[in-house]
Amino acid sequence: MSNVSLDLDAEEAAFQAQVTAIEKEWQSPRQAHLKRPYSAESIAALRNTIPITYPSSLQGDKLWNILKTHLANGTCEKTFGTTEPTVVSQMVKHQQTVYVSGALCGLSEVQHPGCDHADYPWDTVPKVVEKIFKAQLFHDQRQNQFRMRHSKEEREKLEKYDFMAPIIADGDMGFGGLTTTVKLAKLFVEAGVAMIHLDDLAIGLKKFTVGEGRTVVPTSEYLSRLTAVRMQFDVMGTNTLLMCRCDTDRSQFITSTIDPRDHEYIIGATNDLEPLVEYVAQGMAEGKQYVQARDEWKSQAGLMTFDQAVKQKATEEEYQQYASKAIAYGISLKEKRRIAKELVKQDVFFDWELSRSKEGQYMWKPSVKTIVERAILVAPLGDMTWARMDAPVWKDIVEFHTEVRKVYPDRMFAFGFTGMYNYEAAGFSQEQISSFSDDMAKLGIIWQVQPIWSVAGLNITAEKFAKEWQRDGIAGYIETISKPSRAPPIVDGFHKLSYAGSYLADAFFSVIAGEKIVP
Ligand SMILES: C[C@](O)(C(=O)O)[C@H](CC(=O)O)C(=O)O
Repeated sequence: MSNVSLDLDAEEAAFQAQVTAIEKEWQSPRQAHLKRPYSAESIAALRNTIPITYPSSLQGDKLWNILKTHLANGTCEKTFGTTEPTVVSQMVKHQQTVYVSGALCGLSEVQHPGCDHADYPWDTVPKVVEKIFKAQLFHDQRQNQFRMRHSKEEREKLEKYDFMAPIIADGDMGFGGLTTTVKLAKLFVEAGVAMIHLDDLAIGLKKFTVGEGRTVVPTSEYLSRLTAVRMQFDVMGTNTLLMCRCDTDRSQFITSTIDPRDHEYIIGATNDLEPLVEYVAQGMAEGKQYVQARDEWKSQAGLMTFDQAVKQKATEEEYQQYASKAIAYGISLKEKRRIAKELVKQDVFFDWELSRSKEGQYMWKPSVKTIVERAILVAPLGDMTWARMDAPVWKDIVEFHTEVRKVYPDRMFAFGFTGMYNYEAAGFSQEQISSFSDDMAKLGIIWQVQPIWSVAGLNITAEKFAKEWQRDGIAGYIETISKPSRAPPIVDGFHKLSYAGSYLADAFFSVIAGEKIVP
């Protein structure tokens, strides 16, 4: 019944050796901060029987060292998002890491571009990571070959860059069920990523234009997603990093009420109306717009959390008693109701089913407290934490990071200067904007990213050139592009043979022909 000799002792010994090796890895300084809800035996049983290694692990270690150095120095890495290998070949001269943004991939790397709804095929971002990683390897190889065709003395005058800047990529919400998340993590590792971030958003529910931007999943689902990625990294035996991103900050909905840890923040109606969906359907049948009908209902529903509803009905003393028993992490609505019934004389009407959206989501009250709770809960599964914020509210930023650091003093944090930030509107002075990065670094926010520079940033350059080219033709091109790029320091381009890979191609020919390629 088998095509190999069945040596059960050897099989058992190999398995136990794997288990021991995994346990050792988990205790190493690189992994000691992680806590898994599964055993080394389970991971060993999920591994292949041949050893496979991945550059992703090396890149993960490299990133780890970069980040830890920043953390120790109170400094930060400032990078930006791109999907373009040419851009990467330049940014590595100033950045230590590269970011592959989902929003950018969705706009420029797919056959059907669109707004940042993370609705592109699940393998889109890993494919872009692979493209960039391979381009980095090309530049690394051609630079090495170019240097090695010179003597040791000559090499002193030649440029040398580290093109292998670790790639951090957007894993969005994992793209569906846990098996998809596992496959996504696998593809990212195979592509050469150093770190991915995974968030707690629901798939397919963003509607920015009608003010229904973000929906999160229950805490338990977020935990499972991150565990799925950690498990897959362990199965592959890589030191790839996992960033736990949390989008709960300004979210308006949650998909389910299954997890009591979320109950404190779920909003319901405190007036006994017809359900929102029925009101909206009726309104639309009468010719109203969705937003108008929805907002009419909302203004009549007395929307609030159960704790707020109790506060409204209780005396000050009753509420104090209620709060001391019922407002704590993980107390379910059922328990809250029981406590309210016991302590508050008046009936508290509250129904979170009435306010469910057309798509079935429950309404959510965002707060810094919820992101702190989620971030602390999942921290042991990941290496870094990112509280994604729709607006740069300095008070919230300080509160979030201070609270998490009370529990995890060495935590490393990330921050995205999200596209639409309006710093003036958020009350920032010019001085505060200038010191924003450094101020955040002091809070442990040591990886900072401008994710979407490549849209407006490249558009400015492209539009400027388009206009000049149309106006001045080749004469203008020679003056504004050719001449400056050929004057020292020579700009990377096709005219620079080392950059374009010409020497590398020649070296292939030479080696094939049996010629020497080193002095
Ligand atoms: C980081 C991000 O996920 C991205 O896809 O680049 C976006 C960027 C943005 O909205 O500016 C995000 O922050 O959600």
